[in-house]
This record gives sequence, C-alpha cells and structure tokens, in this order.
Amino acid sequence: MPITFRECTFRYRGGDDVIQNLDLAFTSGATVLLGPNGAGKSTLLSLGASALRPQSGGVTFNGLSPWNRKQSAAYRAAVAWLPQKPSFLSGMTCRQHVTYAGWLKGMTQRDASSASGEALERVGLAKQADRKVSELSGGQQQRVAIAQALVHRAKVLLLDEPTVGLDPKQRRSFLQLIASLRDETHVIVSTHDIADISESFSDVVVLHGGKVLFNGPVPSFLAHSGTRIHSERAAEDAYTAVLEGGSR
Ligand SMILES: Nc1ncnc2c1ncn2[C@@H]1O[C@H](COP(=O)(O)OP(=O)(O)OP(=O)(O)O)[C@@H](O)[C@H]1O
Repeated sequence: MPITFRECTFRYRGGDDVIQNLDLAFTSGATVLLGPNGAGKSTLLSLGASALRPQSGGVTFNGLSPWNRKQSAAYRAAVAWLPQKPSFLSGMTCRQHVTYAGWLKGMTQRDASSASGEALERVGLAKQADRKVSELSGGQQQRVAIAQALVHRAKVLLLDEPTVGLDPKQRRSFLQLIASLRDETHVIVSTHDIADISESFSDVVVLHGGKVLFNGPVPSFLAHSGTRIHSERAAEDAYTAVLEGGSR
C-alpha cells in the first residue's frame, strides 16, 4: 500500500484546520500534487514526511505509522522528503552529503559511503561528487537532494516544488529524472507548473482548502478539459475546471 492519509486533520498553532478530515490514498508511480497557494500542499507533504504530526487521524506507508514507536524507523527509512527550501551543510561535498543522508537513515557509514557514488551517478552528478554543494547551481543542488533519497533506496519521494527557480532546460531534465525513477520509487511532486505534466506523471491529485478535489490518472484528469484534451492547454483547462467544479 502506498502512502495513505486517513481522517487526517492538521492545524498550525492557534489557526484553523489546514488539512480537514482528509482521506487520501496515493497510487504508485509518479503523482503530481496541484492546488492554489495555501491549498495545503506543503503541509500535506510535511505530514507525509512526519515533519508535522496531525492532531487527529494519521498517515501510513505499507501499514507503517511514523508515530508508532516500533514502526517509526522503518517508516522514516522508506520515506524521503525534499522540502521547499532544502538546506545543505556548508563546506560539505556532494559525496559527503549523500553519505551523511544514508547514515541518518540507518545505513552504516561504510555502506552509505559506497552507495553514494552510484546515487550521484543516477542523478547525473558523478563528475561533481567531490565539489562542495554550495558551489553548484540550484538545479544541481536539487539533484543532490534526490541522490540523498536514492542512497538509502527510499520507497517514497516527497518533493515540494522542486522545479522552482530552475531554467526551462534544467526543469526539463529534472522532470526526466523523476520519470526515470517512477518504476522503482513512488514520487509525489507538488508544483504550480502544470503545462507538461502528462510527460512525467501517471497520476494527479488536486488539493483545495485542505480537501481533495481530484485524485486519479492523468488521462481522467485531462478529460476535465472537455474537447481540448489534446491541446497544449489541456492540463491548464482541466485544472481550472476541477477547481471551479470543486468550489461550486
Ligand atoms: N508554519 C505555519 N504557521 C502557520 N500557518 C501556516 C504555516 N505554514 C503554512 N501555514 C498556513 O497553512 C495554509 C496551507 O499552507 P501550505 O504552505 O501548506 O499551502 P501550499 O498549498 O503549499 O501553498 P503554496 O502553493 O503557496 O506553497 C496556509 O493558509 C498557510 O498560511
């Protein structure tokens, strides 16, 4: 079973519910998470990453709960999270970062170190392995963050707006990387860039006001665009139609 939210409710201290009694089961493959500003996308991914704890209900992966003492280590080893603003430790090289991430997820230093080279190669950074992360471009830093998840063979990758700030070429190659991972890893990506989602993603979830307005395969989502399914604007039209339908 992929990542599943059950009757999940979350509010920040002193605020209203941001996620309201949410039932949502992601499907395997690559899912794009859409929704307007403030819809709750980052909050949902933070709950999935167990960086936030719901006030009621819960989240599980393969039946494991991050809040169960006996299951939390297995949950955290299975789920990797790339927050909107990933932070890197100054002075560390790509290889050191990736090794450290593996160690944090329970690998021995030796295993993490030997797996780091392959992880960096998978994301196209073999040549930069011994350069400091702080010296890399934004797109390359996003790749280091993906390598940190690959090193311990995470089963789920939660990526919060990973393409923000990337130029069109970097964005395209990043989306290709995600598409190449989706057979072995379940990838969930929040984004506001919806134009070319059908190339990289198998499924779409649309969130609005902390509620799910749509959850299904890309073709069913695009069908909401009506007659324009094959047009370049199909995804945008479908998104607008889903939001308008949901707020009626
Ligand atoms: N640390 C916080 N403390 C209080 N409220 C917060 C905090 N983080 C987010 N919120 C509120 O929770 C709601 C959902 O925010 P969230 O960042 O999850 O939305 P989002 O869909 O990711 O938005 P965006 O697309 O703008 O990144 C918003 O109303 C936001 O103001």
